[in-house]
Amino acid sequence: MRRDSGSSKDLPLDSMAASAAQTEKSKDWNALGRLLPYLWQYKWRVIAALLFMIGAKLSNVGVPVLLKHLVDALDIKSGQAQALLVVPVGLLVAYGLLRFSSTMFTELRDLVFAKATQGTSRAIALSTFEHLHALSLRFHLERQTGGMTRDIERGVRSTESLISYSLYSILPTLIEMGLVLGILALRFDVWFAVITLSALVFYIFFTVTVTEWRTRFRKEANAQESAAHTKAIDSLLNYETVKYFNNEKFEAERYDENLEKLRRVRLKSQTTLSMLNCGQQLIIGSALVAILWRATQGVVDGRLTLGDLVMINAFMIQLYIPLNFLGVIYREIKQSLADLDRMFLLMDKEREVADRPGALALQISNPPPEVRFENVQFAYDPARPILHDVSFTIPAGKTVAVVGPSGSGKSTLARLLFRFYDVQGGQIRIAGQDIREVTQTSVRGAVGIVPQDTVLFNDTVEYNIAYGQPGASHAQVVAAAKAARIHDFIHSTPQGYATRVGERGLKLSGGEKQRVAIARTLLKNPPILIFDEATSALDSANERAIQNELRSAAQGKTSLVIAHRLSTVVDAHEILVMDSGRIIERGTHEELLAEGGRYASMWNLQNAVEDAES
Ligand SMILES: Nc1ncnc2c1ncn2[C@@H]1O[C@H](COP(=O)(O)OP(=O)(O)OP(=O)(O)O)[C@@H](O)[C@H]1O
Repeated sequence: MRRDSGSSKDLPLDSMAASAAQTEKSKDWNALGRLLPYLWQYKWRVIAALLFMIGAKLSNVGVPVLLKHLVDALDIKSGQAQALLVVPVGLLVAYGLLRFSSTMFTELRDLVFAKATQGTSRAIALSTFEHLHALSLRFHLERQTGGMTRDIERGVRSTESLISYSLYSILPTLIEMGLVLGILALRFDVWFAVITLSALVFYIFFTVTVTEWRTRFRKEANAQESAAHTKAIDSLLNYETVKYFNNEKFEAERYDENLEKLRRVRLKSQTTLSMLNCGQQLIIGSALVAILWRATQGVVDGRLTLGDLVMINAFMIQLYIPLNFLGVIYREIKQSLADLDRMFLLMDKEREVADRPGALALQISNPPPEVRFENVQFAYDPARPILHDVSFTIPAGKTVAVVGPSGSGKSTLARLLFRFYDVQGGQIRIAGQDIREVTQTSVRGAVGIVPQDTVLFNDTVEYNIAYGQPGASHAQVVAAAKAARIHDFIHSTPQGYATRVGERGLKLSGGEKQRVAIARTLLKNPPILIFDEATSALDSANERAIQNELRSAAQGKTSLVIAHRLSTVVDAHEILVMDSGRIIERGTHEELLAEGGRYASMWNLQNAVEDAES
């Protein structure tokens, strides 16, 4: 069968595998290249650690040499035992000193380098965290928390293992190999060096090839582990929903599906590991036998002394031990590079909403500022426009209310004013400045929001309120709580302000959470306020009570109020009625009632329902 060439689909399998391996390699180098600048901040420590390492290896290689002299000094054949009293004492002391200095240099290396390793992984973890916070709301809505946190965790851990494996294992082993090969080649016949070197080359080739082949099982295991973790976290976060639908068994089965896949791929990984280990031992064992055979033959022929035999044997054992770990270390390094690459992938995610180069802070010379939406067009997904040509102005210090059916785009206005997304047409201006032209921090500093669904940090009530103004005093927190009418409730709980609110604030009722959110926004005290159905979780009595507080909080501020219950917005400067992303009516409460349109019928309907309820 003939095929056209050119498309990647038609590439022979070999060349596809080769190009995949090539991509893997360039990814590894890329990850290494990105790690080095972090490490290079500690260049003096790196250099000192390298010097200590060389010292340790020189001492290490010196030990078998001294051992040889010690054995030769015994000169058992001639039976001159008194020589022992003079020469070997010095050798014995030197032997002890060398052993000790090898350990001392190694410890010094670890000591000097620990700060660099820890500092590097800390810096990487911090930049990833900061980057994630800089990513858009869209990224955070789409992310899968469980899998992502695993990627970060593994990435940070891999930084430490990568540094320590290369500096503490690969480099020292290479140095030791070089020294031993040099001594063998210079002092004895070249065969010792040839056998040792060939075994090493063959060992490394075998280890690398088999490990490359095995990596796919490790990768698959990681993917399955992340998937299982993501499912478990998502399922636990939805604890209540699982209970509502009695779906514990369903959740367990879904989780177990992944666990089963994980088990299978881990078994494969274990079997291939055993194959690798056996192959490695075979190579090392054969080389050892060959070397010992040549050495004993040398002693028998009288070319080598007994001391030489002891020294060669000690060299081999010394080389053999770190070599034993080389396979594991190569695997770990490959794995660490893959993990690091996954973490750097997160770092590469583009910021959807970014500050323009040289953007200045928003200037509000005369607070509160005017807020203006001019012909705003917006879509979360280009295929589905949400806002069409929306224009309105909130004059400085006034309140504009937005009402309308669910899904008409009200909360989207709040998200755009907060610049969670950029508009696709038109402009949003605060004090005359387009919010895309100024820094996001300054815009968000000027706007306070009480959102529809409040999520709290898993900490104390005090921490959650003080979050509005980090560093706020207890008295300020209490004042804000009083203003949001939650102080009495907090005070009545056994632990007061130290009460913990549980994950996402689940230990508080919807209304209590909402009032904590109001308190922390009051504490932030920004010149622009957004209330997105801020009192929707409260009952009518509480809503009326807190409405007064909100009204007084909004005094002297520019406010956008998104409301469900129309009675809460009757005194707004202007009321906008939205439907399907368009403003279909606008005016004061009285004007809209007089118009007799959509607002008037919504008003009548709500009044009728309230009358029926009371
Ligand atoms: N992140 C998002 N990605 C895609 N579509 C979204 C996203 N957020 C909201 N939408 C869609 O945009 C539309 C407007 O949503 P918005 O939250 O602004 O409505 P709303 O008027 O505030 O509704 P409600 O009164 O129920 O809160 C809805 O149809 C919603 O499905």
